[in-house]
Amino acid sequence: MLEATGVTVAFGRHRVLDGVSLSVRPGEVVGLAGPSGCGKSTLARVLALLLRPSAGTVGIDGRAVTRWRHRAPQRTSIGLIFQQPRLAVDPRFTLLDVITEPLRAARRPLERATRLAEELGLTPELFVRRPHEVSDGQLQRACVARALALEPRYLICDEMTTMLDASTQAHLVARIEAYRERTGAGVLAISHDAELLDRWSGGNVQEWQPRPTEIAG
Ligand SMILES: Nc1ncnc2c1ncn2[C@@H]1O[C@H](COP(=O)(O)OP(=O)(O)OP(=O)(O)O)[C@@H](O)[C@H]1O
Repeated sequence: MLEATGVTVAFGRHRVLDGVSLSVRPGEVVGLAGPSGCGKSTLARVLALLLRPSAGTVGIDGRAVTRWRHRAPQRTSIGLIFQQPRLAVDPRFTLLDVITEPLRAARRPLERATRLAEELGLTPELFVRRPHEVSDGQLQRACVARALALEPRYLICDEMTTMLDASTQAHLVARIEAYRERTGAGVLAISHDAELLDRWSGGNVQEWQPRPTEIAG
């Protein structure tokens, strides 16, 4: 299980998350909805071990996380797909470089990347293009392939399809569902699209309310 318990995050005097708990079991899809600014992406970053909370704990399959960011040995257990792929990739990389990045970092064979790219609907002529030479949908397909490259136990999809057309959205969700069914991975799907979340998670949706808290003093 991927589990946040009592997580608190503050930026300066603005407490964005205040003792939040959320869990995702293996094989489960959990939807997370809520208005802009209520802290969904902040929780996504905590659960992906990119941001250390000021209080609370994160556990992955029963092991408490004690190290964060690049020092976290458990970080390859979590795949994170961001809302804006252009902010999530190195602009100098080709699409194939984007997909192979985690494999290279983990010193794993790179062959898998080509198959993943094809499964995500990328044709070979796109492999050598750079982000400014492809559409948002094509770039997001590469980012989904990158997130799946190390076969994470949990996937966090943070507004993954917000800026994409309906058919690209349906294709990406179907690929992630196929991955979940094959591997038993757990999925946290964050979106403003209540209908999408409801369909994807079978009604397993948490609806957050904004709770902005200024820290006194
Ligand atoms: N690094 C940061 N420094 C300062 N404030 C931040 C930082 N990251 C996020 N915030 C603030 O934290 C709050 C929550 O942001 P977050 O991105 O988690 O919200 P969200 O619910 O994902 O919103 P959206 O649905 O618009 O993506 C916002 O007020 C945001 O401005």
